[in-house]
Amino acid sequence: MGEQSRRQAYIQARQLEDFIGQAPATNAATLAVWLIFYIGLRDNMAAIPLILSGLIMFVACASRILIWHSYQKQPETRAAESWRWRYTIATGGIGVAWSLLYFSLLDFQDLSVVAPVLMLFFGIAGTAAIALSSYMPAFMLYSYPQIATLIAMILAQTQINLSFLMFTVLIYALLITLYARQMGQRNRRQLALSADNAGLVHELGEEVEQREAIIQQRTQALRDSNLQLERQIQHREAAEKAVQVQYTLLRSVLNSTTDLIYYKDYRNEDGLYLGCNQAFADFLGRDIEQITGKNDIALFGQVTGGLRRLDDRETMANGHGTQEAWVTYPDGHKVLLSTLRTPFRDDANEIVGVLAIARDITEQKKSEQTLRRQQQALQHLAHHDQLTGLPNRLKLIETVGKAIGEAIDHGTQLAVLFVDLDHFKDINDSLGHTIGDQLLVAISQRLKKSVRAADMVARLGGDEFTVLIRDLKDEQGAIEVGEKILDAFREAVSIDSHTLKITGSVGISLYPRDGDDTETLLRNADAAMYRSKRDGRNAARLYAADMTEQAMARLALESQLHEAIRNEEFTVRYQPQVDMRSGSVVGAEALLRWNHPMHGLIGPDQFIDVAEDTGLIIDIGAWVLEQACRQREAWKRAGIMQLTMAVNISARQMLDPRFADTVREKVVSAGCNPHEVELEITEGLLIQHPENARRTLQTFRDMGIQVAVDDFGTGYSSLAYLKQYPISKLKIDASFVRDIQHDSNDQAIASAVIALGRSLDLDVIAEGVETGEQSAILIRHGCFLAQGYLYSRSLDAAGFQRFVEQRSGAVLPHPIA
Ligand SMILES: Nc1nc2c(ncn2[C@@H]2O[C@@H]3COP(=O)(O)O[C@H]4[C@@H](O)[C@H](n5cnc6c(=O)[nH]c(N)nc65)O[C@@H]4COP(=O)(O)O[C@H]3[C@H]2O)c(=O)[nH]1
Repeated sequence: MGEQSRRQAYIQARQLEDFIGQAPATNAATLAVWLIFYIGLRDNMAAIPLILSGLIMFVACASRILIWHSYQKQPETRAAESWRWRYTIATGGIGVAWSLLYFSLLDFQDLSVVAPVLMLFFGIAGTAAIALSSYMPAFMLYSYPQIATLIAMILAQTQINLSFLMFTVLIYALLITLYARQMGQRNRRQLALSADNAGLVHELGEEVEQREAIIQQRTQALRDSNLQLERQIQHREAAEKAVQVQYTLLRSVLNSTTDLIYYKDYRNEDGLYLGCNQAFADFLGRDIEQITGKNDIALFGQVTGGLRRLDDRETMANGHGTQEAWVTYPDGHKVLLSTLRTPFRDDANEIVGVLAIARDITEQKKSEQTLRRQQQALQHLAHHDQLTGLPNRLKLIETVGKAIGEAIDHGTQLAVLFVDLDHFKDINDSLGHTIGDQLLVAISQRLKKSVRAADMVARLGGDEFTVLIRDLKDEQGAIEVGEKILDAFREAVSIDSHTLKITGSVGISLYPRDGDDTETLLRNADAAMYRSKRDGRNAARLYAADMTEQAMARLALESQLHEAIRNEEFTVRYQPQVDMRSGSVVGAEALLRWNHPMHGLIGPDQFIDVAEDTGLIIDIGAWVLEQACRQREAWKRAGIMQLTMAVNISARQMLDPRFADTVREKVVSAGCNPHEVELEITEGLLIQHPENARRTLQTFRDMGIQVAVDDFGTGYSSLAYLKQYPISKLKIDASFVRDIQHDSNDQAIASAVIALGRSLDLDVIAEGVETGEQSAILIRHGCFLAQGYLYSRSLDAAGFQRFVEQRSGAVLPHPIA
């Protein structure tokens, strides 16, 4: 709604309100006046107009009251124009009722009537001019019928001249009409003013409301922004707190490290220290505050400071870099610092400074050096033999590989010499490992001396050495080196109180003739070394193709021997020992046989060497002794009483520290008389291991067991050493017996042995007696005991028993001892 129409509506509403709102008062006054007037003039009134006037008055007043009542009850319809004209009609009805009341007057020529009527008219018309001025049609409908009636009644009466009254009425009517109009206009103006005021108040109200709304909005916005501000402040405070915590942490981290940390600002030329940790401050002997904000020239002077600045500039130009330098602390101690310099950037990613972390690496350097030395030592250890300091197998393999490469490049030859000490195990077993080790060291030094510096001597382990000869001219050169090595052994080695004589067996393989890789060369040299062992040791042999087969066969034999022990494939045969004068059997020599599942019966010469080398002879020998002792007891039960059971003992067995116990156990467990047991040892054992042999032989003597020296005469037998040992018998080796009838030397040796035995009060027995002639010569020289094919080959137990029984004279009624 526009402002104008809203204003108009307001005025109309207020006019209607004033117009209808006066109904109760004006009606009451109208009815009261009508009654008073009736009461006062009823005698002069005509009945019909009076009744009509009363009825119309009553209806009109009632209508106005009803209209007013409805108007009050329906505020929503108050603006409707219908109220106005309905109330106007009712008001017009009252005007008509008044007119009828005037018309009912009979004596209108009587002034006592006319006067009150006019007074009444002037009164109610004047009141109407005020009460109905807001709506002129109502005023006119109310007043003009009365005016017209009065003028008509004035004009109608003829008795007195009342024309002045008519004019009076007319003038009054004009005046109150004007007055009503004026009142109406004034009223409208006031209402308009009031409407304007109301509009202004309304606008003001709206303005105030708007302002209040704005103020509320602003207040709310202010509150929100305050809240936001508060939150921001809280966040900022929390962030600042977090930053502070971080800063404190960072500072504590920086200060907890022993590394020197500092950072400089190069946004200007100075390179001022932005900060540093306590370690750096301690290094400078200052407080952190004394460093921060200063530059290197201020802290270190023109020269050092200038150099540091140059370093920083280089870092900023080229990125991070590390430097190592010795520096001195204020207290004078020197350390090696490793300094890592890194450029750092600002928010715009511009390099603005340098961060440096310096670490004391003095100890680290030392431990690196120690580690390097340890690694070198380990490297040395990994490639060298600890005992002799010689290169070990690993180093040898590497070196031979390289040497082969060089030989290929230069078209030269190589030689690999495999050196194995003969009977070294015996020395180790008898004299102990300490002596054995010292011997190995001594031999290793001799081996090194026997070759050129460019050649290599390596120890493969145990008593095995390998020599690598480079730039070999020909095969002869290798043989010469082999000979030199054998020469190195010739002189006895003195260790503590022992004088040890040892020999070596050498096998030689040549590159490229015998192999073109390390493994083949080593394997073939090993095979050649075995050949020299088999050929009697203390020799050097060049590799030949058949040696590989032999070495393989030897390996196969070794594994078969293990199996033979497990499968009990061994058996013992017995060769009778007889008194050549009577032919009676005085003893038996137990001889080992291998009943091979495929090759049949195999003699000991085929496998004893391998059994000795591998140590299997210890178990096999113990088994033979056990069998022999049991057999001796079995024969005793069969009536063969006087008989010595001879059992061969190898050097390896003798040097076994448990051997004496083994012998005791086997003899005792078989229930055998120790005096009837004879152990045959070789002459070589007595020469090579005199100490050990003496100790063990004394033990046997104490037990009552007899000892015979086998193969006597083949070694360096001497009266001197024989006297030292508790032995009871010498066996003349078959090699002297074989040609005794033809060879005067053999006869002389045999005769000397017999004489020696006699002088030392030892029994002497000849072995390998095959002919009567040999027997006769031996008897003539004073040797009466013998064994040989002349009397019997080796027999199984039953055969032996039969052999003895056939020679009844051999069964003697009482034992020898
Ligand atoms: N040509 C010829 N030979 C004769 C004659 N009379 C006996 N023989 C052989 O000479 C060897 C005598 O044994 P040895 O000298 O102790 O020599 C033995 C001995 O050193 C060793 N041996 C045998 N059995 C054992 C044993 O149980 N333990 C040990 N450690 N060695 C044993 O094997 C070697 C050889 O034993 P065998 O082959 O049984 O050979 C035996 C025997 O059969 C003869 O008139 N003419």
